[in-house]
Parts: sequence; C-alpha cells; structure tokens
Amino acid sequence: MTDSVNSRELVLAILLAVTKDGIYSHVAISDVLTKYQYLEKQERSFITRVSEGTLERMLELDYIINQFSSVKVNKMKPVIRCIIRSAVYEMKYMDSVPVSASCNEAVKLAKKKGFGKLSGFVNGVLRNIGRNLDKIAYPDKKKAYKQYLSVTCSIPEWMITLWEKNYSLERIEKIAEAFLKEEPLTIRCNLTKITPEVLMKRLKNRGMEVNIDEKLPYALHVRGVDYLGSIPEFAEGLFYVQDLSSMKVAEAAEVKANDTVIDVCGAPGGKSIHIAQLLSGSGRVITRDVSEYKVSLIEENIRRHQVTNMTAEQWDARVSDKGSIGKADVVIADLPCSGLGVLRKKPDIKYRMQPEEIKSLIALQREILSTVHQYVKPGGRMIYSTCTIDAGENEENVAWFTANHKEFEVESMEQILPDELGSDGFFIARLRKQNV
Ligand SMILES: C[S@@+](CC[C@H](N)C(=O)[O-])C[C@H]1O[C@@H](n2cnc3c(N)ncnc32)[C@H](O)[C@@H]1O
Repeated sequence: MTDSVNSRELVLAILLAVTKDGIYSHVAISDVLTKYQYLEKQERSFITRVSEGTLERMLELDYIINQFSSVKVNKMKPVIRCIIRSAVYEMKYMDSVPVSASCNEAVKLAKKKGFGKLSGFVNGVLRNIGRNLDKIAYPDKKKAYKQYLSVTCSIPEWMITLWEKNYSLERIEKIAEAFLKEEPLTIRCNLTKITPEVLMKRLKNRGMEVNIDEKLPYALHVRGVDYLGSIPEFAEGLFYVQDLSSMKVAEAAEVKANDTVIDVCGAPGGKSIHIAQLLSGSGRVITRDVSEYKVSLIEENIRRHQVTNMTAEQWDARVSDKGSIGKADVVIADLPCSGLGVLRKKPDIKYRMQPEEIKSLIALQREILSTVHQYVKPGGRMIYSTCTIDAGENEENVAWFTANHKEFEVESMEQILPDELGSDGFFIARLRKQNV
C-alpha cells in the first residue's frame, strides 16, 4: 500500500471537488484518474479506495471526529475537514496503513496546503482518535435504532424515515449495509459482435477477474478493473458498462423485430443501445435528451457500438411532439430521479439530495409521463423506470398515472432492492395501452 503524499493530495482534491464545489463523486474520481494515468495501479486504487470510502462513510467519520475534536467538523476549514476525514477513514477502515502514517501524512499535507498553523490541531485530533479507535461511543442500537443506523451506515435520518414508510428498520439496515458493500463492476456483452465467453477470455488476459452472471448470460461481473475506457475491447464497442438492474429495462420492453421505440430521457444511451442490439438492426430506436451535450454522449455511444437502427435527438420530454403521437410500439421513460438506489456508486447523493428536491422530481416525473404516454400506439407499452427505491417516485407515481390514464394497465412492476442481486436499487414498471 502506498503512502505517498501525492496520492493523498489527489484524494484531497477529489474530496474538495465533491464537498465544496458540488462535483459528482464518480466524475471527480474519474477526472483525477484520467489526468494522472501514469500513476502506478496501486496508487490509483489507493486514491479510489480512500476517496470513495471517505464519502461513503462521511456521516460516521464526522460523528467520530466530533467526539474527539474541540472544533466541530462543520466549523473547520474545508481543507482541514477533508484531510481529517480521509485520515480517520484510513485509520478506521484500512488495516494496511499504520495509524501513525495516516497522522503524519495528514499533518504534512496540511502544511503543504498552507495551513502550517493548524498542523498541531490536525496532529492532536488525529492522535486522539487513533488512541481511542476502540472506544468510540455509537448510538444505542436498542434505544435509538434509527440514529444507530444513520451513523453506522452513514445515511441521513430523513432518508431512513422516508424508507420507513415501506420497510422495517431491520430491512432498511440490510439495504443500507448493501450500499456499503463492495461489488464487482458489471458490463453488458455486445452479443452482436462477440460471445460472453470470448469477451471473458480477452478481459481475463488483461489481468481482470471475470464471471458470467448466472441468470443473465450476457452480463459479466468484473473485478481488478483499473481504467476500462483505455482497453481496445471498449473502443471496439464489445461491451457497455451497465448495472444488472438497468439491463432489465430492455428485457422488460420485450421488443420484437421492426418495433419503433422512443426513449424520451435516454442519455448516455445504455438502455437504448441494448434495445437497438436486441432488435438486431431492425426497427428504429429514437433516443432523446434535453441538452446538446447529452445528445453528443448518445451519438458517441451509437458510433462506438456501430448500431444502425438508432438515432439521437435533442428534445425536452415535457414538450409534446405532435409528430410522435401514436407512433411508438414502446416508449422508454427512464426518468430523472433522486438516485437513492445507486448510493453504492454515487455516495455523495446521500448528502446532496433533500426531501424538497424529491418533491420537485415527482412533479417532473408526472409532467413527463403525462406527455410521453401519448406516443404509445394502441396495444403498445410504456416502460417507466428509475434508479431509486423511493416509493413516492415509483409505485405511487404508477398509481397516480394509471388513475389518470385508464387506457393503461400495469402489466408488471418490480422494485429491485440493492441487497437482492448485488445490483443497484432500481424500479421497473411495464404499462400496457389498451388495444382500441
Ligand atoms: C436516468 S437518466 C437516463 C439514462 C439512460 N436511460 C441510459 O440508460 O443511459 C435521465 C436522463 O434524463 C435527462 N433529462 C432530464 N430532464 C429532461 C427533460 N426535460 N427532457 C429530456 N431529458 C431529460 C437527463 O439529462 C438524463 O440524461
């Protein structure tokens, strides 16, 4: 395990980008790893592990720091706060790093960043925590279960209260623990170009550990990945990085040859590309998104995967497209949502999302569904999906939609929880329009 100052400096840059500048964690980490491609693999995994871990466990880390520091975390300067948080993560969760190394490197980094006057404070707090790691007082699980879960799983209490409407605290504990569990990366094999077995062999030859999913044979679970975007198999469009639960959307669509599919919020295009490939070049997939930049991401994926039956368009899904009315066999409505199902990959959502924002998202989802359902042909279907586990955005939206659009009926509805398949939390509803 490396303990170079440089790696910790990059961790600090990532943590500041996420917590101070509002950059998404996966973007901040990928920006640093792309910029510093020359770093040794070991150093790259150290950076990823400490940044992701610190963000995943931030509420717990702050709780610990506040127990041992005279200055509370929210009163600290951002640089100092981030240095202390990541050092406490190392001390508590990385046995391979000696506690003294975490303290010393944190003190050096504070000095290097121009906070020499606070280096004594950093040193004092970290040594105090280091000495007392086995004496941390957590909320009592029996007397204050919700607070206990919030601290130990680093989930804001309001989120637990929201989930409590549908799940017991015991079930929520399993969900919250699943978000903290490391899972392999999942990719979807492009069956139009290669078999899963041959792709698996090629990736194994690059030093990765690969397994084919037991239920969905074109899904491969990969470990030991450093930078997938740099390998030829990626450039050749032989796979798409996609979660298992997200692959189920194209499966639920049950497309048949020559179908017309409109994906109304489709960037970067994972589900559309999957559907276009299932159509084996027949039919038409029209994939839309709201901004020019997002459409450019769809176009890039169309090029890389060389799909010929898919086009990208810039269109605001809230605006009715008269030309599309009654034209689609399938409408894919994979809508913007709170993302509470993907906290494993995007832990910063836990701290960014607020109850008021969920309310606005529900209103946006209803506005979009009220518009895009018109594109479904009689007898056709609309797939409504989200990557959240919030019933308000999922089952309650489906109930609201079918109450207001009696011509649609629910054919299937599934809430996938993150502890079930080792996948993201995801919601998929298939709504069939009457054949009038
Ligand atoms: C969950 S993502 C879609 C992911 C995509 N289905 C895939 O598999 O790659 C939701 C998308 O909705 C887009 N979006 C948000 N508001 C929109 C609007 N008013 N009209 C169209 N797209 C919108 C976002 O830009 C984002 O790309």
